Amino acid sequence: MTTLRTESLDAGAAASAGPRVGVLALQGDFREHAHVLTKLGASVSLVRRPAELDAIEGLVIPGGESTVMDKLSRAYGLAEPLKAAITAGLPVYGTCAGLIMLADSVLDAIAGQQSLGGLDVVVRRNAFGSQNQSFETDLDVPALGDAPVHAVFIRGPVVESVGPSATALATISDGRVVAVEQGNLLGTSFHPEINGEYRFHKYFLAKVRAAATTA
Ligand SMILES: NC(=O)CC[C@H](N)C(=O)O
Repeated sequence: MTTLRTESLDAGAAASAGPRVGVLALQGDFREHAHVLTKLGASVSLVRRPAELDAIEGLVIPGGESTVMDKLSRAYGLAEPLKAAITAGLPVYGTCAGLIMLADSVLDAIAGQQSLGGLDVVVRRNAFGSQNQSFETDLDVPALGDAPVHAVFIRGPVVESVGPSATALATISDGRVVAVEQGNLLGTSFHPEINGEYRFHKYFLAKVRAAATTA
């Protein structure tokens, strides 16, 4: 088993010279994302404070609980700087709760819940049922090549509608959208970070590299 050394990540002391990618570490499975990104050569740091956004070229918002991430991001003064960074073009990849945070509109939100926005989509929280209705399935994702993507759904959201600025990347067998992109933003209803499916992270790192070279 590989042990992730979050202490060194906290200190921003990643050894690699790859793209500098932050993982929002307020709540949720940020360690799993940090592990995947580190394996792919990114220079990973955990983000909990606004100033930590200055040092990164891309950000991952993990799975977890969007209601909690929303509350903590506002309590820590991160929500507004995050919105500004997204508007300024920071590449951001959100999985599950992270996709909810990136959606312009959220259905079945709790009272007062806010998202950061950026993705021109409407998502519905918990669209596939409760934790014990979690499931795995293979998805065609043409943007990632011919081999199917094995996708793990855990209380995930569905993308109920995709606005004109966003593009669907994958649908499940009943035709509902579960992966989207829009410029530098990427979102999936499922969790590639937990099952060794690295292609979404690679796809995201390509966005980060491209944005860094044009900045
Ligand atoms: N696995 C997940 O990230 C679940 C998301 C959760 N249902 C939410 O609303 O935030």
